[in-house]
Amino acid sequence: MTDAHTAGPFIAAIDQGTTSSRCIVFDRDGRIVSVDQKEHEQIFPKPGWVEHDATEIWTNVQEVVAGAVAKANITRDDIKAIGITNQRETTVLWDRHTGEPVHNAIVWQDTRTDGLCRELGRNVGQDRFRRETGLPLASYFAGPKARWLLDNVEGLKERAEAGDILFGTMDTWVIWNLTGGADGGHHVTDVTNASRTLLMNLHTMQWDERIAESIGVPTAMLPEIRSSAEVYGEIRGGKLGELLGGIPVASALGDQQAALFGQTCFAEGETKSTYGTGTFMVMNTGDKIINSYSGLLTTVGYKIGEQDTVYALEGSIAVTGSLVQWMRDQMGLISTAAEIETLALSVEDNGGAYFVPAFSGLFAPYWRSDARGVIAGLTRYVTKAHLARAVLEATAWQTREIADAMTKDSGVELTALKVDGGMTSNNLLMQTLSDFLDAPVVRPMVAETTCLGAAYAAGLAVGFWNSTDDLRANWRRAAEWTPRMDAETRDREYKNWLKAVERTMGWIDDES
Ligand SMILES: Nc1ncnc2c1ncn2[C@@H]1O[C@H](COP(=O)(O)OP(=O)(O)O)[C@@H](O)[C@H]1O
Ligand SMILES: O=P(O)(O)OC[C@H](O)CO
Repeated sequence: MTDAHTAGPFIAAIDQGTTSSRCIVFDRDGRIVSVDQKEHEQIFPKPGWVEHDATEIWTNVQEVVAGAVAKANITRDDIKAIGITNQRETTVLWDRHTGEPVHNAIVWQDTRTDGLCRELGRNVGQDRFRRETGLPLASYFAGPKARWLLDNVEGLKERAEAGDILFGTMDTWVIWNLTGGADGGHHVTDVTNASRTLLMNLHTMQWDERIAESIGVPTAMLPEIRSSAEVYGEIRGGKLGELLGGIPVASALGDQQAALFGQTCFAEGETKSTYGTGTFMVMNTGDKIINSYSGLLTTVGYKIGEQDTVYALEGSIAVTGSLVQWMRDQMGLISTAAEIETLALSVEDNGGAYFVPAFSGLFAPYWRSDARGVIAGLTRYVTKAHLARAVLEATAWQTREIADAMTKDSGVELTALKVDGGMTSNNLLMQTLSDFLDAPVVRPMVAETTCLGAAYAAGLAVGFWNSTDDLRANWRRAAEWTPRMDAETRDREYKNWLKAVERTMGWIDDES
């Protein structure tokens, strides 16, 4: 990937994602110089449970950083800073003296804390969590996952109370290890990641002692909350210390907020949607904390150093790209993710079938943990090709529901949607999305907006770029899709989709 015309210096970014970790080196124009990537194991111990081995992830992170640097054929002096972006909410607890995780990390999709959340809702009330943290009480977020670990790993509560255990989302885990680990690593997180824990007060931007107490998480184990773009420490210790010691670790952003930044959505109302394992639409709401009445999350967009916090509204969809993986790996109906498009194009429409992939319940705008997946409208006529269409349409309809909620909450009409992520290479999906939204869909030249956003924030922190205006100049359109569907068809299909969604609800009861 090395571009012979690209001259240094450079910024590197690590994206610790749900399915893989990657490192990308960027030049000053925001162009990719090199990429290295490695997948990690997805561990499914029980239905609804998803875990990652945090030690495997840290090993992979070190390998991909070394790999990207080697591919770019550069040295430590060419890299001015490194930024971090990460799958959000995934929670790991580890021993501060040995650096050993006490259990596998519990992944954001994991539903094991549903019962705990219901109990907290009954005892403390939903409203208080929404008001202080911007989030509904749901198994998606990190705080209840930490509580589950404290309750279920023998002796852990006592060790945590004695101050021997550290909590982290994946940004925290990676930064602590990068900056020295048990030998003085920095235990920090940024405001965007902290805003996904159910433990941070959105108004003070600090841990909320009372909420932490009600969830049952001792604040002594929580990292210091910092901005998204500042120097947290330097690479130190281990193999990476030898190779890249001294490079400032200068940004941390949850991956969806990083994509917002990488898409240069710096103005209030600008919106992006990222299509990966799940899909996440995020709107910049400037200095306004907008309370959602339509099932969206109120969250932090980013905070650059000492500058004011920028807030955001988010619509999170748990299952989109992972439904394509499911068709491939569990059903064997396709052999590669890209084949879903070929199969779907072999028929004109969905043949009357609608697929609502409520595998982890339904996230936005419903937040129903009692929902489970449904394929509705089946007849003898339906083939696997119709199902392939229904799979792609599921992603597009879920986006439409979020877009409607955003317009209701913010009063801003969606005039165009900036997209990125692995699924955006699917042209049929992008056209369907534009049809269902009745709005243009645009994809930038650098589709790796997540890493780019982390690189931009790190570059701003060390003065590699001076301002967000420098960054805007790097955004270039690569592709655009415009609506082709007539309003009558769209409305009819949307009604059918909503009927199918209703059929997912109430499948899980308290006993199950
Ligand atoms: N051509 C395609 N059509 C539909 N889905 C795709 C296609 N290519 C990749 N995907 C899906 O996109 C996801 C990978 O995208 P990526 O942005 O790398 O995800 P993540 O960052 O969540 O790991 C996978 O779930 C895969 O099934
Ligand atoms: O790693 P991704 O791209 O699947 O993103 C996961 C999200 O951050 C979960 O909130």
